[in-house]
Amino acid sequence: MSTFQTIDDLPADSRVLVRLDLNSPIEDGEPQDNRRFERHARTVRDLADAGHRVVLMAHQGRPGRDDFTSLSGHAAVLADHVGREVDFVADTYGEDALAAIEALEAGEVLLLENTRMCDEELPEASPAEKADTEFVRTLAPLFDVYVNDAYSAAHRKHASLVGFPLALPAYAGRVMESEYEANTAIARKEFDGPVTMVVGGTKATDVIGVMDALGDRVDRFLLGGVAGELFLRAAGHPVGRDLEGMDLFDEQWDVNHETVEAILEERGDAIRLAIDLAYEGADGDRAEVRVADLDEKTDAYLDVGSATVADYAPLIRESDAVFVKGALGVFEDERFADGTVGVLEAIAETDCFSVVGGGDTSRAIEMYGLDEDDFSHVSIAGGAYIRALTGEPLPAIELLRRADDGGA
Ligand SMILES: Nc1ncnc2c1ncn2[C@@H]1O[C@H](COP(=O)(O)OP(=O)(O)O)[C@@H](O)[C@H]1O
Ligand SMILES: O=C(OP(=O)(O)O)[C@H](O)COP(=O)(O)O
Repeated sequence: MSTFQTIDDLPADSRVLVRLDLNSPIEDGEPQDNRRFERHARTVRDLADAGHRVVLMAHQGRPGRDDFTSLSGHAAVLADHVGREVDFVADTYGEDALAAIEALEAGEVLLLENTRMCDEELPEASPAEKADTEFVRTLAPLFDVYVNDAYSAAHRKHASLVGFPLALPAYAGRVMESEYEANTAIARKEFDGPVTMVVGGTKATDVIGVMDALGDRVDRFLLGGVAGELFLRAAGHPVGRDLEGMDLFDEQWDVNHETVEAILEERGDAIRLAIDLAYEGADGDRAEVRVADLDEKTDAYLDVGSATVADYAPLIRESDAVFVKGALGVFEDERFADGTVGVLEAIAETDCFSVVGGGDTSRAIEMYGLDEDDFSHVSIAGGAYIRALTGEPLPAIELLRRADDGGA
């Protein structure tokens, strides 16, 4: 028996409320196509083909961040992948949303506005508190069932993820099933040789706590991105802080510096830090500086340098397993892709077991002509997948499992 009830178990002609994760890179206000659309499209298509009325919820960015936008552009990208029209209503649970939901016919698909535009979505709270919000209490009665397909957001205790499964019978979508199975199997795997984790990206808070919880399961961590700079700061270098107008380092330093210092103290031998960093030189080209030569941070560091790539690549080649969470630099800009691509190429060249995770990071595979088949698993989840490696339960998934056991 499956761990979850799945969309194959739905009663016929259901009114289905589905949580997807369409959180995507935004360029010029538009969502950039990525694996999340392609993978979730299968769930949406299967539900619509079965004749259900399908209402989709998803989030984009966080209030205050540049990538916090409406989902109007997401509907068109998703429609291309589903091969069906996806209507959009610029409302979460107000009159316009309710009217659009009521008007839906069998087999039609409607995307609601960014769940994070609803004040009750974000503050993390218990499922019972989230189920008691206006948001959940208003929408739930319009549906027969709730489907969670957002594995990659399952580490968040937000209303759309943990509130609805208490209010409606809850099912797992196709992505939820496949990512759960893959990541649970990976978490149980034993490896004979060294296990390496490449840690980068911008969400340092997500990865640093997990690095601590992974303990001896990972033999060495190769760092870059924002987390890498925070570790360099803890090691006494003048980096890992915000320059004017930046909002990447100082807050995450305040939250994490004790953990970072403790990890360095207890597992310093397992931590490999950048020995050089890349930035935009005066002529607009990529320039590099050795970390040991830095007296102060005057530039934004946008990648690890070439000496760091040369240091990390052999360590990857001799690994039995490599897990990647987060890019080592701003790979979307070709000048700053060397770290991320260098690491991915080293993985692709070897036959180690490998997982590349993260909605943003996994895009580097197709952007730079790498072959997805050279990696054991490319996950559309970032924070959720590395948390799964610790064996720690993900709150939104626990609620689906409980539903399978006969309700919470
Ligand atoms: N030094 C850096 N400064 C700013 N952004 C960075 C840096 N290094 C990596 N990034 C960005 O991190 C993003 C991926 O990080 P994150 O959102 O944490 O991971 P994911 O979505 O893949 O789980 C990439 O889009 C990349 O541009
Ligand atoms: O993109 C996501 O996570 P990821 O960057 O860890 O892959 C999820 O949509 C969660 O988004 P959040 O980290 O803003 O809560």
